Amino acid sequence: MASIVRVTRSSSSLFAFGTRFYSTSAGISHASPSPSPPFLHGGGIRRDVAKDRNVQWVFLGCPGVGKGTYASRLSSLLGVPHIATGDLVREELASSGPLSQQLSEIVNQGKLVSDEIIVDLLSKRLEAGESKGESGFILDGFPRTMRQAEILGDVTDIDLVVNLKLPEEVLVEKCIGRRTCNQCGKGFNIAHINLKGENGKPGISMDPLLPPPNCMTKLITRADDTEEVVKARLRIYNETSQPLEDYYRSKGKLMEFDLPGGIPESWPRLLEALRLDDYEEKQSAVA
Ligand SMILES: Nc1ncnc2c1ncn2[C@@H]1O[C@H](COP(=O)(O)OP(=O)(O)O)[C@@H](O)[C@H]1O
Repeated sequence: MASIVRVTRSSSSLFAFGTRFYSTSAGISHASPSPSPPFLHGGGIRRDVAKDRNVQWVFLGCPGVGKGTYASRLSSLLGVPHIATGDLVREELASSGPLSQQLSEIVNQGKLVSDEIIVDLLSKRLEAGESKGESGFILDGFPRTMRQAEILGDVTDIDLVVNLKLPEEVLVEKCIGRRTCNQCGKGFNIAHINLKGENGKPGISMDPLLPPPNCMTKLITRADDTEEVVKARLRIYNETSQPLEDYYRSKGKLMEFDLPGGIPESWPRLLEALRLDDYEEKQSAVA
């Protein structure tokens, strides 16, 4: 069973991931901050030769920004698991286990789940993945607090933190427009975004991502994607994200990325920023 190990450090005690995750990470040396980010050395991005392991990336960004969309695409491209703590919370909710009542109250108010619960869920997910031979990860929605970031930093070495950004007006519309097919699990968005540029800021437009006809009748909306709850989540995100961004920036690991539009415009630009543009071409040539 996954364990949360309490590590006592001077006066403060930290939660830490299970022992198997510790052992996975034990041999990994910590990259030192450098002006030229260590993750962007051409050619070796999937398997970091220096560390002999797959990428360990984190996606930060407001609710609705598209962390799940881009993290999932990169996970398929790089062959590493995409682990979204929001999905872990929703799975726990759906399981009607002992935590589900408590979690549903927290999530439906747009509040954050406790660090202890979220670390436990993530720890179990990583252990299960490791036993299946998974290596590397793209984390989406974790860490959300400084405490989570410290715990993560204690047990493993994060190579890169991608901070996705969109104007606030767009985020509410995008969250409210989100839909998931309850049969195939794919995500869609019915929002038409057309934000005019002003005060030197570029406009932004995004076409809806509509489901195919066979998903159309099976679409569900997340219970926490109502306007009121989305606004609460955005407020909480804005209150908690600054220290996290500063923390990773000071380590030379933060890559800021302003999304220029929807997936067709943003995906190639993101690959370029990650120096993965020719990687995608090579992968499709091999396939
Ligand atoms: N790292 C985390 N720490 C605390 N709570 C979390 C974390 N990740 C997810 N949650 C909980 O799960 C909910 C859904 O998460 P997520 O799908 O990431 O939503 P969002 O679109 O708000 O980023 C959050 O509102 C929060 O209650």
